[in-house]
Amino acid sequence: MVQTDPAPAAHAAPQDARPGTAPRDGAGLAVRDVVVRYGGGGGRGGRTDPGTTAVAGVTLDVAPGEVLALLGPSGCGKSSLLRAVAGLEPVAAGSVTWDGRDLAGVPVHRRGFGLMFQEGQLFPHRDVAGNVAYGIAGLPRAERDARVTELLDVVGLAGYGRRAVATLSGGERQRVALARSLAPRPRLLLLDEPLSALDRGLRERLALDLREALRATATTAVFVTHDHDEAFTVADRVAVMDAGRLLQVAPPEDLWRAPTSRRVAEFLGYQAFVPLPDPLPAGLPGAPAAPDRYPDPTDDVPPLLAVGPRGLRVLAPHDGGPAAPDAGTAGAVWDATVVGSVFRRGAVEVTVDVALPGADGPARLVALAAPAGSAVPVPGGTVPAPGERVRVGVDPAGCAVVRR
Ligand SMILES: Nc1ncnc2c1ncn2[C@@H]1O[C@H](COP(=O)(O)OP(=O)(O)OP(=O)(O)O)[C@@H](O)[C@H]1O
Repeated sequence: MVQTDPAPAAHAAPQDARPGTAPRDGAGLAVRDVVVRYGGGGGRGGRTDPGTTAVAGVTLDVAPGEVLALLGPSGCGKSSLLRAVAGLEPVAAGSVTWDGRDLAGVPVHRRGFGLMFQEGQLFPHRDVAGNVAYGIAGLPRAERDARVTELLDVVGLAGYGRRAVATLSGGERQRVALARSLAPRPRLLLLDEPLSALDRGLRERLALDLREALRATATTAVFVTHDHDEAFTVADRVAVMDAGRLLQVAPPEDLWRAPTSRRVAEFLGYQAFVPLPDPLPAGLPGAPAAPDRYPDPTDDVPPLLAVGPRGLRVLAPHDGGPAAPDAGTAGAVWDATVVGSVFRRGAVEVTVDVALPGADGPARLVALAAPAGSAVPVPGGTVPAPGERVRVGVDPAGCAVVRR
């Protein structure tokens, strides 16, 4: 792999109030109020079939050099939006522009965009170099060869040029497909779940490599995925979609720290939601970080504490004693019963049943058996046993405050 360029400035750009748009000068991709529909029209008996609205009015900008991930559950409209940008799907309403020029009526092959899909669909009769060179056949030979060599290096396949594609692993094939789509220097690369056919470990490695390759070539890209880890690894900004709409667009850290709704937080893997009293208890996230969101005078219901996958700690000593006097939501210390524990990713994760305030029954959550900031995995030197009563406390660093 080659050195990566520094992250583009768009990474740190402050957010515009309108989801999806960032401050910019009109360069790059602008999607405005785009609607994509399938089917529809006249039905039997004079009834009108409304069809399916896959994208229900999306507004989004991608600045030159920026990598944007479209993240959302299956069927939320990610691919439809990507296909509309590519020109593969007609836009029922709204507009797609590049550098201010409306692309309505511009066919796929004249948009200057590259496409890469889940299955790279390499040409089996060409070797690796022949596949990479496919889109740059018009270049003089020396230039073409140099570009192929450069790109094989970028995707970590230096020296693979003469290999037959049938001899490649799944991950190597996707690397070749990436090199092929980068070769013509597309002004925008559209990637639809390019890693989802690969197994988990390979996906994680390739996501990092994909990020490096896009940075190294300063490629502007829109990357569709349903995996938040992948989106966070690859993208400068992540656009969360649900039911055809954009819920939130933000750099990964901001999205994680301050999801704007419960739906976004759920989709990012936050494990529990607890009603918070007004005012917000000191020490919990949200109050100083997002004073505009909490308390919101227009909300007539209190916000929720979203407990992240590592937002709970087993408190030491876990002696089974009663919870602290400030137990409950405000103190964010709760009684729990241990279900089991496992050592994962450098920490002991204890599964606990917790009686959360305001909940009907116990919630099964994961708490780390280590005090915040400690490298020692187990408080008190032992892992609490199944059935043991413990107290768990909220680690503000692993939680967020969200609207219902
Ligand atoms: N060609 C089509 N004809 C009719 N409906 C379609 C068509 N393509 C997609 N849809 C519908 O549009 C909605 C959005 O689909 P889309 O493929 O864009 O979602 P997605 O978020 O990319 O999903 P996935 O992650 O499963 O690929 C879904 O309800 C889907 O069934």
